[in-house]
Amino acid sequence: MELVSMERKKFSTFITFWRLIRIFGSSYKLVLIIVLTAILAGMEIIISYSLKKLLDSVLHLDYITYRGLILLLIGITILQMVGRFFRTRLAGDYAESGIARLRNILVEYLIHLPIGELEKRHSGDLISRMTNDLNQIREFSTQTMISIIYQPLIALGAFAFLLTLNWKLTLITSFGVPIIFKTSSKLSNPIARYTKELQEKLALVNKEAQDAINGMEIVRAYGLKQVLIKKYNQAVDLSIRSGIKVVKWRAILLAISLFTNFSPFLICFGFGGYWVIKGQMTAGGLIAFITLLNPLTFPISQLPTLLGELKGQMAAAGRVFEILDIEKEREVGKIYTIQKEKPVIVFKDVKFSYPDGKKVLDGVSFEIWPGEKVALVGFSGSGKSTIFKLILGFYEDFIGEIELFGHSIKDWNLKALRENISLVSQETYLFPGTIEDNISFGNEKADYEAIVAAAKAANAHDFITELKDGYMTDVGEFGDKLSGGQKQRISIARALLKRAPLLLLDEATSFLDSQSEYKVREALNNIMNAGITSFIISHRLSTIQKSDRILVLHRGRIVETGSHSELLEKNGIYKTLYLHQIIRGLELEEKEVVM
Ligand SMILES: Nc1ncnc2c1ncn2[C@@H]1O[C@H](COP(=O)(O)OP(=O)(O)OP(=O)(O)O)[C@@H](O)[C@H]1O
Repeated sequence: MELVSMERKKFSTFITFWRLIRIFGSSYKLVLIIVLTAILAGMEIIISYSLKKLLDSVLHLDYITYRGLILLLIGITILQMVGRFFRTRLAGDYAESGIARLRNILVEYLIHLPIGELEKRHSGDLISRMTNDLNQIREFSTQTMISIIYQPLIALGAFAFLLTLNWKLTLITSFGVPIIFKTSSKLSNPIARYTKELQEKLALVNKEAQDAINGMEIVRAYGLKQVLIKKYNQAVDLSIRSGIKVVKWRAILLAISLFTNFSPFLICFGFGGYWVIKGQMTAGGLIAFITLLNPLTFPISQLPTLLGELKGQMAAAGRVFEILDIEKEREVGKIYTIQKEKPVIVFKDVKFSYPDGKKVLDGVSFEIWPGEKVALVGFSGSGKSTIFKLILGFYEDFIGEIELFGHSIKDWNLKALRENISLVSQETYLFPGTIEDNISFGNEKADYEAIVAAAKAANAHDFITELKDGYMTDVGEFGDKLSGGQKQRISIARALLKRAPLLLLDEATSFLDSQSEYKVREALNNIMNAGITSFIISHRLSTIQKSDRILVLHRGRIVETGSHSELLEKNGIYKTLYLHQIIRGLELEEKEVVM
């Protein structure tokens, strides 16, 4: 196993390269780019050869050959210009469409990742992989990829041609190439390592910036600007340090490049000059050889830098593939029709721990029947939201049995299951877009009348129509342009529009002003009275009293069940919750509310 992973590591640059090429697809474009590059490399060789011949013709005062060669060089230069134009366009096209394809795959992948996997990562890190790391891939596909095709082709062409001129001198001059290749390859490994480190540090910078922006209000209110700036600067410092390491190794490879550019000439002069002195070679032959040496030495001199860039870019691409290597959320499963006579939710001795090992549920059992309104209460952190996450199939590695609408959740197709569930979560998330868009996410087929009806039932219609653009009002990022109560009512409208047979409602813990509180409460009453099964994480006595049953979650188990008065009489956990204000007895009389 270890051996396999070592082998994988050894070939990681090649494997990542291959995976990229497969994602980029359009193999005909790639073939065209390679063919064009080969033709351009061939032209480069012809130009070098013609220059040598041109020199000969000048020395021999051969005007006809001279004129012919000048015309040939002009023709080839024009062809080269045209060829380069098409190759650059084609390569750009190939790179941009490849990057777009990769970005689409990534977004599609992120949407299908299990929630547990997303919760493990900071969104700043994910965004960094989709921006900074993708930029490295863009550099690879627009520049490095062309060079790694072009340079070796020129070198090979020049090598073959030089062999025909003087095979001995060619072999001696090229003797160092494998050593240069091996050394450069070894020296470029740290670049891969430090580029990966740099990309990770840039992700950290992204994360700190994102945290600062998201928490801007708290930052200002608590005077945390300096703390955040310090954290941000620390992240920037770390990224600079990694960046300097990358630059240092690049500089080393650049220095080697200069040496590798010069050394073949030195070798050539050393041996060739000696042979000329000994009369084993003509001076003209040596000059011709040296003229044609450049197309061989230049690609060799580029090798160290090129390998460094390639490995660095592949390391960044590797970070993108780390996301694509995570197993997607299960897509298989049966699509059942809902049977009214079966319980909607059944938990049988469910035990669950989060991936970090935190044990939350320790044998939870309960049943909820169609049409019931059940409240779930418990201390903060007792696992109420975790139960919702399990019902929605966000985590599947629990022990025990969870049945929804009469079937084990593990048999359900998760997408089909979720179509039968409406969720109003504690933190109301609104997408950037209009109010109408945000409500219609509940049911994209719903027409305008249905959207308005849902908004009316959610007590949102009046405030929406008072806005300048009504239903077309842009809610801003995270719905920032609306108040907490307004956002909640829009999310309730969204849930009502969905008309799913099961409603999961996580009642917000935050206090709203009395008017908003009243309006939200009324909206909740409407939703609870809509005849659907509702399971509500509740903190308000008003909601609890309207429920048919209360489940009390404590230390990972349902410890009490009954109505408000029954549970108070029991003098148990529920009463403690009530006395600790976890259940807020705050009752608003309608007359108190200024309408
Ligand atoms: N993704 C997670 N990874 C690890 N632990 C988690 C995760 N989500 C929640 N927890 C932990 O699991 C426990 C139960 O959390 P949960 O959110 O279910 O509680 P809750 O009863 O809904 O709390 P509250 O009433 O405050 O919303 C808590 O101790 C919490 O720290």
